[in-house]
Amino acid sequence: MRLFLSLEEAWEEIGARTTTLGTELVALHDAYGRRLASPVQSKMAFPPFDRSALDGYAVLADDVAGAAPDAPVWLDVIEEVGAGRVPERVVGPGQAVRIMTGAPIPVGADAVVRLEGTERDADGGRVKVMLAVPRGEAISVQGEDAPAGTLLLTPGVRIGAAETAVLATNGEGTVSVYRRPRVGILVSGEEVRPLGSTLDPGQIYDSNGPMLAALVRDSGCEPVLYGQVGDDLAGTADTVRRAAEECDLVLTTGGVSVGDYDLMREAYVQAGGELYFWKVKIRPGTPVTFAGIGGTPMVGLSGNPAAAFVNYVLLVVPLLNKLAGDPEPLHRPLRAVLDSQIEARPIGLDRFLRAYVGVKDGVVTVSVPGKGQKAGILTSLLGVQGLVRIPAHQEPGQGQLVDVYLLPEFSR
Ligand SMILES: Nc1nc2c(c(=O)[nH]1)N[C@H]1C(S)=C(S)[C@@H](COP(=O)(O)OP(=O)(O)OC[C@H]3O[C@@H](n4cnc5c(N)ncnc54)[C@H](O)[C@@H]3O)O[C@H]1N2
Ligand code: MOO
Repeated sequence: MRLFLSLEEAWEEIGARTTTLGTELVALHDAYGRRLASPVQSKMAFPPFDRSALDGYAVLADDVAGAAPDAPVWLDVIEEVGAGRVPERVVGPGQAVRIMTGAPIPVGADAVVRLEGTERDADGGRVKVMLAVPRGEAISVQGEDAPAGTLLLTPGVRIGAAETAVLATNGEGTVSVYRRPRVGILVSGEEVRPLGSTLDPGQIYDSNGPMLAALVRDSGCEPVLYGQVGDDLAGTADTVRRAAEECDLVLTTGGVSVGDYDLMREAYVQAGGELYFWKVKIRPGTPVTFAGIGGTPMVGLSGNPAAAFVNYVLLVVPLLNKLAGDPEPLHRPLRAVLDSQIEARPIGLDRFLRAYVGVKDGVVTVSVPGKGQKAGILTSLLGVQGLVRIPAHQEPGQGQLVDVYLLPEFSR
């Protein structure tokens, strides 16, 4: 087991020990938020045919070259084409086809005059054009969006609204995506009680379990709750083993420090696991532990709620990204101008402060809540968007550029 790694070393270890999950086929309407597993090429041109971008008349641009309100040009209307129909006639000199937005351009026509620049005569046989248009006017050319055979989407892309529209345009009713990681969550501590129980003196409600379930959802993954274990090593090991069998990743909280009852690492080993590292040079969340059982990674997060939150954002997010098929699983922190005075207290560990991200005079800024940053303080997490990194032995002043790690809710 490696001890006391830098955050970068921890990321490397996690990356090297984590393999991307398998794939499955899902209906496009169930694919939102999933990561694409295969490249997608356009099977046809987008759009598939030259089509009108306006309601109006398909004409020959040369015919209407001099058209104006005081110099109208009269054309014979030979056909009407609605969207979804195919024109049957060829447009020749002196002729026009009434056309709707989205309808195919008839052969012969090379421009569309918008309806507002025309007037139909009483019997509908002719149209008065009062607007000159250049060749190509209001025609969306076949393939102008993407020619057939274009690489539209690459594996690992997260399917959002734009990707869904592109996939649907390509006729993809089902798509191949990476499996959604199932994340087991187990909290420890004799003092921690599930919601609904009556608290005895010295006890508190479990907030880590519900918090992690929400973070897992923010990451687009499926939380699986294993409840709470006490100071019973065998019972904890049993639950850890079961969770590792049933899930793609196991998260535990608490029991990773040096206290007499801090048994999580031992429980991992008893469950058949291998410990990869313990402690990372970050605060809060220093005693975080990384291990694995039979290919299932496990992260032992600090018990302190805000420390567990920071452990999740910094270490679990890239791990989940890798599991879920992200080709670039590591954080890409935002650079922002520090808009707070940071208490100068170099501690030899990189500090991660809960922070509000905003925009001031067009510049991305980050500021730190006035409330405490201690690992046991929960309410200073409310309303924050990210974590500011204060590197060890540095005291960045107000106005300096700093790295901000966005919460999964804001970085999907
Ligand atoms: N002698 C030392 N003591 C501690 C050290 C150290 O280096 N030497 N490290 C401190 C640091 S840093 C942290 S972080 C904590 C980590 O402790 P554990 O991960 O073992 O967590 P616990 O002791 O079980 O709990 C810590 C704290 O959080 C509360 N807690 C735990 N689980 C929950 C939960 N599910 N919901 C809400 N609150 C929870 C628990 O009651 C404790 O107050 O260790 C320091 N100690
Ligand atoms: O490293 Mo401990 O995280 O929060 O106080």
